[in-house]
Amino acid sequence: MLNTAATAPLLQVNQLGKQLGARVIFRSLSFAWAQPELVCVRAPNGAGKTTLLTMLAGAALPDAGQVLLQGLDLARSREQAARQLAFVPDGCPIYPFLTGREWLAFAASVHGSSPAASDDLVARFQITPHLDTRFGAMSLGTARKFLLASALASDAPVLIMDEPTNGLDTRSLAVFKDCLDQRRSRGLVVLTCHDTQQQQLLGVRTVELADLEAVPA
Ligand SMILES: Nc1ncnc2c1ncn2[C@@H]1O[C@H](COP(=O)(O)OP(=O)(O)OP(=O)(O)O)[C@@H](O)[C@H]1O
Repeated sequence: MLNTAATAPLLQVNQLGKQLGARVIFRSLSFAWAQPELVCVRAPNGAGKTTLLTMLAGAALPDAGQVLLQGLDLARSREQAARQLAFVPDGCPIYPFLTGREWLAFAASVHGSSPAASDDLVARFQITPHLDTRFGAMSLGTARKFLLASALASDAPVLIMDEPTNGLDTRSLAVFKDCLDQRRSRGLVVLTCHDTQQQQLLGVRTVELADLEAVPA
């Protein structure tokens, strides 16, 4: 989990640049989140939240700049840095032939999660009956619960979650909130969520993407 001896910020971004097609999404984005907390990045549709979170998680490369996790450069020390984080991407970009059980085993092998933590979340999200269902045959809501369970079971100090509450039923939302409450003093959680009521319910600190972009690089 959190390396309390480490002095480097949990997550730091230096002069990040990204262009998609003809559009410059980020010119030179720099910021740091040093302490354990829950942060919700807010911006209008199409502003670049998914693009940012994908780069923070190392799932997409920036055109310029660095992402550092506890001082580890995500591009240069890729494996070591990537083990510092768990990522719930938008949608469900998982091989359709994998079962829920196979996905959880893979995620646990990356993060060294305890089987007990994973089993507990599977039970609480009520996805036990789907453990041997392939992702291609799951509803999106069920598939998302497997992604949430694998990330929340991990001991990674940084969690990055794109729209984690999308499609969650009321009971699962309560489980998710409970999990975040347990993590808020132990690590950094960066998420997006369009619903202001859910932002309040989860008790996140909201950060406007436009304000991050306004910080001089
Ligand atoms: N492959 C691509 N080529 C060109 N433009 C792209 C490409 N992928 C995304 N974009 C554009 O990049 C911008 C940022 O997209 P992104 O998905 O990061 O926004 P977002 O803030 O997450 O939006 P939403 O709130 O709708 O999820 C959008 O304007 C989108 O149209």
